[in-house]
Amino acid sequence: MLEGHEVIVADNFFTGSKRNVEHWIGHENFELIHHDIVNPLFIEVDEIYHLASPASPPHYMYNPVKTIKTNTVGTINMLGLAKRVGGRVLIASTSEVYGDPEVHPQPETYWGHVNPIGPRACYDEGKRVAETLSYAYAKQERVSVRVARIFNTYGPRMHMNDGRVVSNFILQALRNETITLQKSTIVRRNPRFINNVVYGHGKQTRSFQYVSDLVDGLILLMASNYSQPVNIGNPIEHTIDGKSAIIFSD
Ligand SMILES: O=c1ccn([C@@H]2O[C@H](COP(=O)(O)OP(=O)(O)O[C@H]3OC[C@@H](O)[C@H](O)[C@H]3O)[C@@H](O)[C@H]2O)c(=O)[nH]1
Repeated sequence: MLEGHEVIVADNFFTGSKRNVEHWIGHENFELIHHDIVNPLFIEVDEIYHLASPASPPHYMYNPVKTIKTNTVGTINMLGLAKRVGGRVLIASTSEVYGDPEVHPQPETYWGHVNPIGPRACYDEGKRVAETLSYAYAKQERVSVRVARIFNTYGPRMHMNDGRVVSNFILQALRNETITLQKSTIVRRNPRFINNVVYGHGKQTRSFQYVSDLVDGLILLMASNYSQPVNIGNPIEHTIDGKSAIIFSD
C-alpha cells in the first residue's frame, strides 16, 4: 500500500482478527472484506496472494475437513479468479509438503514423506493438492502461478493461542515458568502445561524465520519470472530443546 498498490484483504477471521489490520482501516488504498474463499469471490485484481488456511497445527487440526476445503475448493476459487482476471496468483504452500522428511535440509526437488492419513494430513495433503492444482491451472489454463513453501514463521501479532512453538515458549517465559521436557506426569497433573513443554525428546529440528523476511520473500517471488516451488525459510535449523543448531549454506 505504501508503494501505491490498492490492497483488498479477504478474511473469514477464523484465525485472523480485525485488530491485526485496524491501523490500515481508513487508508485510501486499503479495503477489508469479510469473505470465506471456500465461496467464489468476484473482484478485479492483478495479483492474488492466496494465504488463506489456518497454519498452526492445533488450528488446522481443529476442523480438518474445513482445512481441506480451504486448501482445495478455496485454491480452485483463487486460481479461477486469476484465470478470469488474467492475473498472477501466489500460493502459500508449506514445508509440511515434505512431511516427516528423510532428507535434511529439503531441496525443492524432494518429493516428501507424508502420511496421507496421519493427524497432520488435512494440512500436508491439502497444501500438496493446492500445488498440484496450481500447476494444472498453469498448464491447462495458462494461469501464471508462484508457489512459496513457507517454513515455521513467527513475529508480531501472532495469536496468543497460536500453538506454535515460538509463541508457546514466549508465553511460558512471560509467566516465569520453566520450559520443561514433556513428562506424562506433568501433563496429567496440570493440563495448562500441555502447550508449554518441549514435545517428545526435543531433538526434532526446525528453522524459524521472522515474518517481515517472509513478506519480503513473497513479494520478490511474486515479481520474479520463476514459476517452480521455492522454499522460504531460514538456513539455520535448531533442535527444539535449544541444544544444537545446524547451518546449511543455501
Ligand atoms: O509447545 C510446543 C510446541 C511445539 N513443539 C515442537 O516444536 C516443533 C515445531 O512445532 P510448531 O507447532 O511450531 O509447528 P511446525 O514446525 O510443526 O509446523 C509449522 O511450520 C511450518 C508451517 O508451514 C506450518 O504451517 C506450521 O504448522 C515441533 O517439533 C513440535 O513438536 C514443542 O516442543 N512445544
